[in-house]
Amino acid sequence: MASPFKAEDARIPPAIPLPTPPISKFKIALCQLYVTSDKDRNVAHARETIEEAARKGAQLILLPEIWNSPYSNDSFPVYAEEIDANKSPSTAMLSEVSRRLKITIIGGSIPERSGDRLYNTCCVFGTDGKLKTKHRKIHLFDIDIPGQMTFKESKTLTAGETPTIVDTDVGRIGIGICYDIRFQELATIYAARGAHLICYPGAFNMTTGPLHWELLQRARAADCQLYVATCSPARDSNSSYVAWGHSTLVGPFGEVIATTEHDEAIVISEIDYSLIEQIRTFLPFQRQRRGDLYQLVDVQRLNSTRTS
Ligand SMILES: NC(=O)CC(=O)C(=O)O
Repeated sequence: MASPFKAEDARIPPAIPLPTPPISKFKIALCQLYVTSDKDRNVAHARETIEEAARKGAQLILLPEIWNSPYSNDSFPVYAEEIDANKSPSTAMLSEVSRRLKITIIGGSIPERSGDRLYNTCCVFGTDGKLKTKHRKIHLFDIDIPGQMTFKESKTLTAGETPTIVDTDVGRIGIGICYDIRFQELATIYAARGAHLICYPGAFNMTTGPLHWELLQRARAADCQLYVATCSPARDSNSSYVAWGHSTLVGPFGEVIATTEHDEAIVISEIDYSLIEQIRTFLPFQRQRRGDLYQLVDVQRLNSTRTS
């Protein structure tokens, strides 16, 4: 039977052309922070580190997943903050520092309380200090590798319901949190919506980190031909959840541009969005998909075009 789809219908709705970013070259800082059980200390330390990164010329700052609290189901309810109700000391700090230093901050993630629910939430601040958007981790980290790594975020957290892509002074950025990186459909949808960069605050661990952390970042970047940036907490071997570290920037050819080991570090590196167009011209597979054989549907965009 003939396929009802044409080859060019690779995605429904079709891909948006890459938008022209406000600037195409700038410095990003990945702040791999050491996280303690003292929230005030974590917030003050994040502020100092952001200030240092900005002094070194970074215009975009990425923080780690769960940087104001230990990464544990026992801690999430205790450290959670109400973001929408303006009762969040962590995001108040991010708002103040982004406005004062005129930088864009992808604020890693913190446990968010909303009514009787908790989320793992990333807040994005623009150069005016305003909260531009927030992303609630869509795919919760529920795994069980016997004797090695068992974690069940769904014990305390609720999954987010929407992919998040945002226009900033440093380009169009898609957001995912940690386990979200394992779902290539999300990254592909961000690429189809014109993202230049996908930021994944993440805390992989000593079991999955060595095998998958870099592999997945490079795969997302090479599949989508865009930049991928990750930021992990620094490793604390005494913690109940030991993070892998290795915050990394990957370019649109799938190449590691900058990385670090597991200690505290600020990884500063240049992003040049003109490379995206160049790579897509050299290797034009974005335009060679066989939409007559397979499809990826962006449900959110499809619904919004149907209702508008
Ligand atoms: N912590 C996570 O959300 C994900 C992770 O560690 C993994 O996928 O591995």
